[in-house]
Amino acid sequence: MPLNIPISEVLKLCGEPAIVVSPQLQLVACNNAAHNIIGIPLQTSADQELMLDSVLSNSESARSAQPSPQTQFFKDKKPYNYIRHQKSADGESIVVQAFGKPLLDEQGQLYLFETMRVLNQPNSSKNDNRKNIIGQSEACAKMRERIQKVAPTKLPVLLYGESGSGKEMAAQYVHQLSTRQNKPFVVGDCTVLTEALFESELFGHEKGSFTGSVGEKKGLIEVANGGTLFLDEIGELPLSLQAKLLRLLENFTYRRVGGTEFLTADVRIISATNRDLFEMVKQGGFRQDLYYRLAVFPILVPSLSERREDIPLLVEGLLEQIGKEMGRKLKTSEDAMKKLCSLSLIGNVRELRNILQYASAVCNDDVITPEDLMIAGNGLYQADPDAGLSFRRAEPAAAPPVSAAGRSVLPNTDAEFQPLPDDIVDRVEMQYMADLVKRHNGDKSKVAEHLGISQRTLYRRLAAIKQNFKDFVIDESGE
Ligand SMILES: Nc1ncnc2c1ncn2[C@@H]1O[C@H](COP(=O)(O)OP(=O)(O)OP(=O)(O)O)[C@@H](O)[C@H]1O
Repeated sequence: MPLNIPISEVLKLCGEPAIVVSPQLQLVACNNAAHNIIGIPLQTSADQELMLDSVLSNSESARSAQPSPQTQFFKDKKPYNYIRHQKSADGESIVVQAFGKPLLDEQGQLYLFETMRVLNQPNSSKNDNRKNIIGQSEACAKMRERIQKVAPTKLPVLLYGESGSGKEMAAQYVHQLSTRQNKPFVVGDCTVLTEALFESELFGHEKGSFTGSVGEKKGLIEVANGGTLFLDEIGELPLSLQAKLLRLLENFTYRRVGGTEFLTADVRIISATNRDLFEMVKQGGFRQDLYYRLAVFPILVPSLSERREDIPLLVEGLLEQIGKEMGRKLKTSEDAMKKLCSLSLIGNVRELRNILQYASAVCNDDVITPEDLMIAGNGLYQADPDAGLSFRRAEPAAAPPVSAAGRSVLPNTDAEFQPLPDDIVDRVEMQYMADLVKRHNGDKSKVAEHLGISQRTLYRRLAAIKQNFKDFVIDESGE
């Protein structure tokens, strides 16, 4: 049985604007980023009945006669990715790309978890969600130099590097330094775009062009018009779709699905991969002609292990960003910084950010101490018993890693479901368990009762936490 983890905790740890919506299309919760940037009202107890429609009242989809993507989601339970125009917290017109995914609560009740990204950059400083590339190492300087060189041109760029190393961030930097900076930056994730839907997602479709296509729809290319289209995980694009993308890159004209008219695409294509595309070409998994079109200007995004000297700057910079989202001034103690710098391999910047995000949620007085750092691991990090404070990344497991304490978010029972990152879920669960043990003065029978699980299950889960998070101490002596 999944644990009772408050959804608000999951939201707090999500850096992007995010909301949770019930099957009745009521707004259940939102995080600070959604409030500050998009203007989603923060929940108060009197707002129990706040309907999504009223929250998005000024968006296109709310006014349209078609079922909204959110309504559709509760019918087919499929993740979605669409673009809507709405007003920001400051009343400015913004273009928002929304990503919907399933989320289950402790009773197995389905909710919608929607994250949002602002595609245009209105003038307001509040809406300025640009982030700077942090780092002064040689590897980072080399990347920055290549980005600065290529940005003013219209050349396609291929960013390659490990997962979480900062490829999307580098793509945004190219966009910001280009003459297209005030036009949209649109993300197409090739792992989310299914083969059947890819063509209509990318090129759009005319009304009634295929079963289920109710109205006409703009594709990502049209939305990105004048700006940049970032195709993430390009190595995952099936061969049949590679041919369609090649056509676009060759003549920059395309037709909507079901359309007769040729439209011109004024987009700059940036693609990214964590796979060896050239090797894929040799193995026949990626088209050579497409590879050469995309990789006109390849840029390596270095992994954190190649720029360890950047860790202190990254820690400070990331904490400043996290603190801004929460309205706090966060810092690390000297010992905590030492601990972070002494890790021999720490995954990539995403993992470092996750560690700090978690630490900021549990630390006292805005100062992160070594005890707040959850580093050992659950499939993302593994303690290296021979190396003291040194950790290495786990090899991808054949089966999904077993979480420390069950699962509050259970999308993995259905192949269509996209889970939240495991490390965030596991850390929230672990901290929640520890807080409960402390709150009940170590009385396990009360904790088990609170969670609605047997004491045997509780003992098993606590043992799993001890096993998976070796650094983490559960205080059983009470408050
Ligand atoms: N140099 C950097 N300075 C500041 N933040 C960074 C840097 N590099 C990465 N980040 C942060 O790390 C996180 C992961 O970065 P990003 O999503 O760009 O990685 P990615 O390589 O595109 O990942 P994936 O391969 O999974 O798509 C983001 O929160 C990003 O803001």
